[in-house]
Parts: sequence; structure tokens; C-alpha cells
Amino acid sequence: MPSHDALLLLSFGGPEGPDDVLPFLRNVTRGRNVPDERLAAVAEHYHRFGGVSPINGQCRALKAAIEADFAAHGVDLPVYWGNRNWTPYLADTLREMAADGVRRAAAFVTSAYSCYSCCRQYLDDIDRARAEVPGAPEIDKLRVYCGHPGFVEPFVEGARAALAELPAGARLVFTAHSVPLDQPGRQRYAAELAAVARTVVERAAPGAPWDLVYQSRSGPPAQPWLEPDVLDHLGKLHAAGTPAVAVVPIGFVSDHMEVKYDLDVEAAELAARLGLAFRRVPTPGTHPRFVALARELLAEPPGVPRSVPGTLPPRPDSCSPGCCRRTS
Ligand SMILES: CC1=C(CCC(=O)O)c2cc3nc(cc4[nH]c(cc5[nH]c(cc1n2)c(C)c5CCC(=O)O)c(CCC(=O)O)c4C)C(CCC(=O)O)=C3C
Ligand SMILES: [Fe+2]
Repeated sequence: MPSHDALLLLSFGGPEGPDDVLPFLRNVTRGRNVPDERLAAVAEHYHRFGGVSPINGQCRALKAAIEADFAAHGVDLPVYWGNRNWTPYLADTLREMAADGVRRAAAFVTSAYSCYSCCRQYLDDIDRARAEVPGAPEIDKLRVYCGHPGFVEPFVEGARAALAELPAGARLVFTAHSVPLDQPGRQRYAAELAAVARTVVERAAPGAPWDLVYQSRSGPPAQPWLEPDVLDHLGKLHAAGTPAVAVVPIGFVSDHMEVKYDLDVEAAELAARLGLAFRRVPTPGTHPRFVALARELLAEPPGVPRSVPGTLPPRPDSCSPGCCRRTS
């Protein structure tokens, strides 16, 4: 990868108060055919938390931790932060970078996998924001990193700790955001998730029973999405006599709303009602291993396809123009 004069932390964005909730949800779902009932339900999730998503605070903490990690390792690069769906908007960050004289930045995205929602949508938003900003820096999105130990190890540690607290016979239930079955890249997404889950099991609890499930389904009810749903699955596990579950949110980088509400409220309440012992494993967040990942990806030699755990073929460093492209 060519040399960079800045790191851009690129994230999803989230509301910072009650008045932000609806405009944020409209930004996220513009042109996406999400029913009003679903939007109203999700708005309630945010309002339960005072209209504040945890994700922006997590980005601020990650940015500060990356800056400290750079300083400790002699990496002399400024770190900027921009979002796709809320302030600080990416275009505003690019304007600030251009004013500071940044010519070419590497983007570390808070999304670890391949698929349209996880990868291409970030690339499209980079293109759109750059087109708005005269003199915008070039942006190279750092590679998909789901197989990197900096992402996997925090989950291994968390899974071990959760299992140590649960009774014998506990299952590992890996969970990720569902996507529609017609979403480009979803086979690769599901295969990467399964490979990461398998790696965590091998490292944390070899031979332990495990499943990969999905959560936070959106869209019209008739549209098919990746399944099984985590809530349905917990019900089935309980009915089959499973005494305990460690839920591992391998689809996510930080404990944002999908984790704090859909798992810590919804799934935890269901488990309590069923009498199913339940632990939720933390996401990487600001785990030092994950914080170091940005620096490690920046230092990788260019052009070498990176291995992904399990049997998946390696993935090239940068996406081809058509990868994960949405056609409809
Ligand atoms: C794969 C995936 C990730 C993981 C990769 C990544 O991290 O990027 C992810 C992350 C996130 N999704 C988030 C929030 C939302 N996602 C929505 C809607 C959707 N997500 C989808 C997929 C994903 N989403 C899809 C296919 C839709 C349907 C509409 C569409 O096709 O785009 C909606 C609309 C309401 C609803 O849920 O229906 C909201 C509010 C937040 C912020 C949380 C916070 O505020 O703390 C984060 C990190
Ligand atoms: Fe989402």
C-alpha cells in the first residue's frame, strides 16, 4: 500500500440525543425499504438509552487508544474519525483532513467482514463523500480483517472467561447481524463468520458445542434474511435441554446498540425467562490486541493476499471494483 500521511477511523455513526434518533434512522434507511413499524421499534431501543447510541463514545475511545498506541510505537500519523450515518460525517472529516494538508489516508473501518453492508457500502460512502469535497485526500480502505488475531483473540479470551463462569454443558452461540439473502457477498460473509467461530472454539474450548446464528433482522417481514435468529435459537436450545449459553457477538467490533439492546436486553431477558444460564462475551472494543490492529494492518506489505481462518481462499488486499456490489 502506498505510504499514508493519516489514519481515518471510519464508522457507522449513531444518535447522541433523543432529537437525533429519527433523522439518524432516516439516514441509515434512505432508499432501503425498511417498514415504518421496524423504524418505530428501533427508535424505542435508542430511546431506552436516552436517545444516545454507545457507538460514538466507543469510537472516541478507540481513536484515543490508537493515538496512544501510535505514540508508543513511534508511528507519527494523525488519526481522524468520520461516520457514514451521523456526525462527525465523513465528508466533514475529509474537509478537515484536506485543510490540514492530508493527501492520502488509510481507512480503518469498524466492520471486520466482507458483504455489501460490511465492506462495499463503506467504499461507496467514501466515494460519495470524496466527490463532495474539493481536494479530498485519497482513501485506501484497509483490508477485511475478520481473520486477524487482533480481532479474533479478544473473543477467544472473552469466550474462555464466560465458559469458566457457566455450568457444565454450556454452548457457544456465535452471533452476527443478519443481512437479506439477496445481498451481494452474503455467502462470503456467512463463510467468514463460520470460519471465525470455528477458530474461536478451537482456541477457547476445543470440542465445545457451538452454533452460528443471526440477529437484528430488519426489512419487510416477507423478505428472506440469514437465519436462524438468535432468539428463536435460544428457545430451541432450551427446549432441547441446553443448560447454559455463552453468546459471542463475532459480527461486531464494539458493544454498540445491536449488542446492548438486541443481546443484553432482548436475548438476556429471554434467557432469564427460560431459566437458561446466559453470558454475553465482550466485543473487541478497546482491547489492546484490537487497538494494535490498525498499526499492524498499516505495516503489512502490499499486494499479498491474506489468509482467512479455516478453509476459505485468501482474499486480496483491496476489493475489486465489483466486489459485494448491490445491483438492485
Ligand atoms: C451487516 C451489518 C452490520 C455489521 C457491519 C458494520 O458494523 O457495519 C451492521 C452494523 C450496524 N447497524 C447499525 C444500525 C442500524 N442498522 C440498520 C439496518 C440494517 N443493518 C444491516 C446490516 C448491518 N448493520 C442491514 C442489511 C440493514 C437494513 C437496511 C439496509 O439495508 O441498510 C438500522 C435501521 C433500523 C433497523 O435495524 O432496521 C440501524 C439503526 C449500527 C449502529 C448501532 C448503534 O447505533 O449503536 C451498526 C454498527
Ligand atoms: Fe445495521
